[in-house]
Order: sequence, then structure tokens, then C-alpha cells
Amino acid sequence: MNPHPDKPADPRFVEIFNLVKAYPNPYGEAVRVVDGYDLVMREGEVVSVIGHSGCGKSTVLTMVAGLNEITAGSIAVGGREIDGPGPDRAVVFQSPCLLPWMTAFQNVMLGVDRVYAHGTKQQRKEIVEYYLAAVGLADARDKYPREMSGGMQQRVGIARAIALKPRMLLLDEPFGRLDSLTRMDLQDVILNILDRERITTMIITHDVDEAIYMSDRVCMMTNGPNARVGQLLDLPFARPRNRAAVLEHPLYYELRGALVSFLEQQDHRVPARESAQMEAGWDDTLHMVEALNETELEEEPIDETATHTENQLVGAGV
Ligand SMILES: Nc1ncnc2c1ncn2[C@@H]1O[C@H](COP(=O)(O)OP(=O)(O)OP(=O)(O)O)[C@@H](O)[C@H]1O
Repeated sequence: MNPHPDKPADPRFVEIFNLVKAYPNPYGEAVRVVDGYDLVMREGEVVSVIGHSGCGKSTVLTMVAGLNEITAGSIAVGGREIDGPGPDRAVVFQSPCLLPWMTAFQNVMLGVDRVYAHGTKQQRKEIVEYYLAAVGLADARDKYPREMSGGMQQRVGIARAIALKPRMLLLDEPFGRLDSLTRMDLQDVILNILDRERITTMIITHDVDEAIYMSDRVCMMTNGPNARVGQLLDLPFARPRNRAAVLEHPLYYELRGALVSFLEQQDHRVPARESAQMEAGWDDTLHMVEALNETELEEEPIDETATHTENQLVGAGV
């Protein structure tokens, strides 16, 4: 599903190939936290990454951001292999890290000054005001972080990231510290911006419902060490998203069940063959493929095309 059918999207805008990250353990040995992570993202696509705590989600995201050195493999964005951070990629972390002595306006202007160095002062001011308005902070532009709630601060962080006009947005549990109402509000703020600006986006989340509501595809990571993509799940919901329509969609609970079941399976980590036999008892094709994928985890690389095809089957039921 192309969320923006007006313009042809680059089907391989992001290419992550055989990505590996090893960190030293306390004995100085290199442990491969992430090992053989493969993912291709279409331009404008929103992909959520879910997986158990500590599996390596942030490690993947920070490598894509260019903030964390790659041990092996490659990441290309817009046809260029990355070798560090760049203005084409913006990151929003759980905590927005605003400069406390600067107002909302000044915090956003900080990046805009750098990226639009050749624009006039008036142009830069308009850009900042536009994005503060987009996140619902037009009236709070002169507030300092201490005068703002956590949700407002995160809005500033989002405005700051989007105002840089990145080609890719990387969100690392951006709503993790917010209450559920603010969280829903900000999900819609981001979705509205993404629909307008067509930014390819990777979102890390622990929240299955958030993953389903926000993204076009969900990437499920296996547990670490040696974590990689376990499964990819296509979501059949149209854009712009409508929360009620998503929740009432006939496939919603089936898709949710597929995500929860994957996570539970990772929780228990039953031996792969045994797990496949268990799953084969279910007459649901989706679960059958989950089981087969699980058997491949031990030795063979995941065939992304195969899982994708299965997921398209799920979507075809719409
Ligand atoms: N700089 C580091 N040095 C050594 N080990 C690290 C480092 N950063 C992360 N790790 C380890 O790598 C593993 C993956 O960490 P990461 O933060 O990527 O996981 P995560 O899936 O994002 O976790 P969470 O969902 O809890 O945020 C963890 O075991 C973590 O302890």
C-alpha cells in the first residue's frame, strides 16, 4: 500500500543489509546484540519496530541515525550509504532534551539556523512558527521548558526534528513517558505531519496498539543476543488514519493477535522445531508462517520476501 499515491515512491529508500552490532561484555568479549538485521523501507513508509526490552531496537535506530558505529553490514538512505549522522535524518528520543535556557521558539530555531543558513531571518522565523503551530504550540512559543508539561516539551522536540526537513525520521519511544491521552494526541500530531510531508519513518515502541495505529508495517525483532527481524507484518489501514476506523476494522484483532503471539513466543523461546509443531496445529495460515519463520531463526537468514508475501495475503482479506 502506497500511503501517498500522488508521487511514485522509491521502493528501496532505506536499505539495511546484514546489520551487526557487537558490544563488549564485562569480560571484554564482543557480544553480537544485533546480528543479520535486514530491512528495506519504501519512501514515505512508516515502520514500527517492536520487540522485547533489551533486544536491540534502539541499537538499530541509533545505527540508522549514524550515532552508533556499525560493526558489520550496511545502511543506505536515499541511495547513499550512511557513515555518520546527517541532516537527512532526524531523531526524537523519549526525552526531548531541550536547552533549558531557551524558549520553545529558540529551541526549534537552533536547528533551523543551521539547516537553513542561507534563508533570511524572516524565512527562518516563519519555518519555526509553522512547525510550532503544526504541533499545536503556536501560543506557547515563548515558554521555557520548565514552564511546559512533558507532552508540550515533546511537541517542541517533534517540531525541532521536523523543521529540519529530514528525509527520514527516527522516533525512539517518543511517547514512552507520556500519559495515554497525551500519547494519543501526539500520535495524531505526528501522523498529520507525516501525511503532509511524506517522511520515511521508523518508530520504536513497546505498545502493540500504537504500532498498529501509526505504521504501514510492523517489524518484529527476535530476542537478543543475535537479534534480527523475526517477521514483518503489513497493515491494511488507509491514510490518513482514523482511530475509530482502525479499531473497528475486521482485521484489527487478528493483526493484534499476530503481534502479541510473536512476542509471547519470544518470551518463552521454546525450541524452534517444537514451536513449529505447536503452531502447525492451528489452522490459521498466518500462525503457520510465524512458526516456519521461527524455525529459520537458528541458522538461515530470514527471507523478507517470503514473510512479506504472507503479510500481503493477510492484507488481501480487506
Ligand atoms: N553501549 C553499550 N555497551 C554495551 N552494551 C550495550 C550498550 N548499549 C546497549 N547495550 C546492550 O545491548 C542490548 C540492546 O540494547 P538496546 O537499548 O538497543 O535494546 P532495546 O530493545 O532498545 O531496549 P529497550 O526496549 O529496553 O529500550 C542490551 O542488552 C543492552 O544492555
